[in-house]
Amino acid sequence: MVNGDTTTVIEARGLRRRYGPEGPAGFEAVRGMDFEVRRGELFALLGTNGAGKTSTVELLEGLAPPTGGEVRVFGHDPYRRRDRVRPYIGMMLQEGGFPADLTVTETARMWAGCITGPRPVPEALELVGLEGRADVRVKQLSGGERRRLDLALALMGRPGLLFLDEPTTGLDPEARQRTWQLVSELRDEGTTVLLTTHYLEEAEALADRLAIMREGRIVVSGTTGEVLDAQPARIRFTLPDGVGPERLPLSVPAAADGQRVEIRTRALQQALTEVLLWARDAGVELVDLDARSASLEEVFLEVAGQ
Ligand SMILES: Nc1ncnc2c1ncn2[C@@H]1O[C@H](COP(=O)(O)OP(=O)(O)OP(=O)(O)O)[C@@H](O)[C@H]1O
Repeated sequence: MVNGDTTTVIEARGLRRRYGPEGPAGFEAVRGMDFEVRRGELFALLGTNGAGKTSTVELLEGLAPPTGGEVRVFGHDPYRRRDRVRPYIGMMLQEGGFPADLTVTETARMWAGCITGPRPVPEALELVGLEGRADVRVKQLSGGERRRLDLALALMGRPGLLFLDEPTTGLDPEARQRTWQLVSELRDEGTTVLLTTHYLEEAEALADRLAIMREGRIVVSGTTGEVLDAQPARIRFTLPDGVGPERLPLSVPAAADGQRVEIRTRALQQALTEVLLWARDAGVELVDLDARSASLEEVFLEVAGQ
């Protein structure tokens, strides 16, 4: 473990979490996770339902002890040394669970009362666009507004490390964009963020680094660029009638379904150049030409559901 290393905010080594007893009566949701999150970066944890994201995040937040391995947050065990870690983290859980009869302002004030040096309540509500709903009871908020209140409370203590567990679930597209903007700004100001999400475009838009989990383990990780580069790019087009796929240059291995051709390549620029030069020299017009790098969604489908 790197202790006192100020550039590493979260460090997990061989992290495990079992629910219930050893053996078939229990279930190991986290099965040896190794990763670190550096100061000021946004790290996204992705995975299908039940992959173990929330189980992992709860260990990082100090809500439960690991059954194996170690985790350090700001150099401390977040479960045993909660006192050293809690003041510096903000948590947005999947279910906030606040008293439904209090108003938004009352809830925020109650929360602020538990924090040293909190943001002023109006400032926290304005950050998430809830200033117009300050006197509304929590039970009258929409699902998306409740998520935004959860976020306002997580930000109340100006945390150096922010845990966002599916922060935009239930938000309409405008509120989602606004949340992305806010999260980007917080990161730009130096806040370290650990995000779990089901929205791959959210991870693509926000994450500096990401990890995809499957059955309690990390199966792919790296910067968004590294993860995308590991997957082949794709070129697609349709050949005109009378021009068979066998006439394509042999240097680009292509799969054809009738006149429709698909080329998968790790050297997109080179393959595309060859195809275009061939088409020009042969006087062939490629219909519906489409060339693109792999998307995070393709990588996810490839590795998460195996
Ligand atoms: N308290 C518990 N007791 C037993 N099993 C549990 C408990 N909590 C979670 N699990 C199991 O652990 C596995 C991982 O759950 P977890 O909630 O961490 O997944 P997740 O990746 O966050 O999923 P989602 O995307 O649906 O939120 C699931 O199979 C779940 O059923």
